[in-house]
Amino acid sequence: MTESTTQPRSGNLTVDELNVLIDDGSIDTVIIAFTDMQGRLMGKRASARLFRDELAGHGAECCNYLLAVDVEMNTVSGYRMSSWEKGYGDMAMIPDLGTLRLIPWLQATALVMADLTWLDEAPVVQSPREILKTQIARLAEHGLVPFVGTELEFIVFEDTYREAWGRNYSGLTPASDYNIDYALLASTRMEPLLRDIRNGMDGAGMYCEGVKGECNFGQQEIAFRYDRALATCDNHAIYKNGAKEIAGQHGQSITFMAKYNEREGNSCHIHFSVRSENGDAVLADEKGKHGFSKLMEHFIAGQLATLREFSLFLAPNINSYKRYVEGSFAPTAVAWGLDNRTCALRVVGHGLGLRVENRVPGGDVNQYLAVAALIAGGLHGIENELELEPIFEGNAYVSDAPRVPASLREAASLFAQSEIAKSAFGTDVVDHYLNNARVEQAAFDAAVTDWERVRGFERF
Ligand SMILES: NC(=O)CC[C@H](N)C(=O)O
Repeated sequence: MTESTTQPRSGNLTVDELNVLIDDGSIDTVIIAFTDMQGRLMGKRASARLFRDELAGHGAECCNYLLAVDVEMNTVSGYRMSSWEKGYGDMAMIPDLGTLRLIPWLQATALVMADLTWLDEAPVVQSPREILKTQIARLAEHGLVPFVGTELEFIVFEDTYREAWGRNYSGLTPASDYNIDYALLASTRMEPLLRDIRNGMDGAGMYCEGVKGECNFGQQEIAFRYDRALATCDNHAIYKNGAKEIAGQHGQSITFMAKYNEREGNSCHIHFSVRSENGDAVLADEKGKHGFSKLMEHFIAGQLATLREFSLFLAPNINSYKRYVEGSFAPTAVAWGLDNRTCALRVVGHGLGLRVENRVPGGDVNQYLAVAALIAGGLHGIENELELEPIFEGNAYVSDAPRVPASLREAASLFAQSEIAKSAFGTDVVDHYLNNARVEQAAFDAAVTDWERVRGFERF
């Protein structure tokens, strides 16, 4: 662990550096981006000159329905902030210039992340980035700064995205034919793609640590160094989008869906710690039980206490809940342990690096919402000085610990009843994301799936 994570790195651009690149013709396009409810990068490409002359200061407009459509961009009812009745007007994307960076895998392109505001400059409170910033500000009132690392897994296929779509995603060819956990030989086959992703992200300002094979066929995980929570979440969005773009350039496709098939799913473990404003370790205490400070005990206890009711922010889709299978390395038990991969919360590290790995999120998570939930959960524990339950030792899959919710329906119902969610996030946010869950659940309930046809076409 080094302090370098908070320093600007290669690929990060200052406005002055961007100006030089615009003048010498190396940058002609700037992407202004934000993430929608699904965690997808949305936004506009602007001419670099217009960005410099106008948009960098004033921002650009986009339709406010981008925070109120379903996955397929259908307009759906039930959102207070955006509807046909309200005329689906604009909101503003205000660039956060500290996030400006080169995008080396796209020609002559830079990217900046934006905050969403209404045209009167009030923040759009339902925006995932805003939700996270609000929780970071709450934590700052306690003199604490959150640090986060997200570990996305994905599966590589030989088919292009358009071929995969054309085949209804059936009969695709994964990039390996067997379990490739830590396997170097089989992963070499994917290395041209993986190397371009790693080097591309490095050039976009991320500290890429490495890549390893995972258990499913064609499954990989690229690791990035932890950073301040907001920086990690921005990087996560850019990486996910960029990795798909680079896969497209290789004539391949990758998926981050939580459970692509009945084998191992794609996780997005979130490593989470806090430090004091001066950068000191506050979670570790050599004299405390397990080497934990009281703050660490409250922090874990709060996350355990809220894990079930905040699951909607950790596992936002129907498919997310298919991952929680006994013996799959995806958690089913709401328990904590020291370096115990059967528990939802796995505590690892020492000193400044002492942290909680939350193993619940899948690759489909909206990282801003998940990290907001982890902060809100930790704060619940700190503010109420919650006692930490005893460590879990052994196989938590077969324990009687409370269970991770089994379905989106259960998670939405727990979230709806959560007083802690209402006071931490506010009813505008809670109602908004409950409506998203309702829309997704209704779409699934209305769908007739291939499983039902295989099950019943002849045999029923
Ligand atoms: N590296 C691992 O622990 C595997 C995690 C597993 N793929 C999951 O979905 O949770």
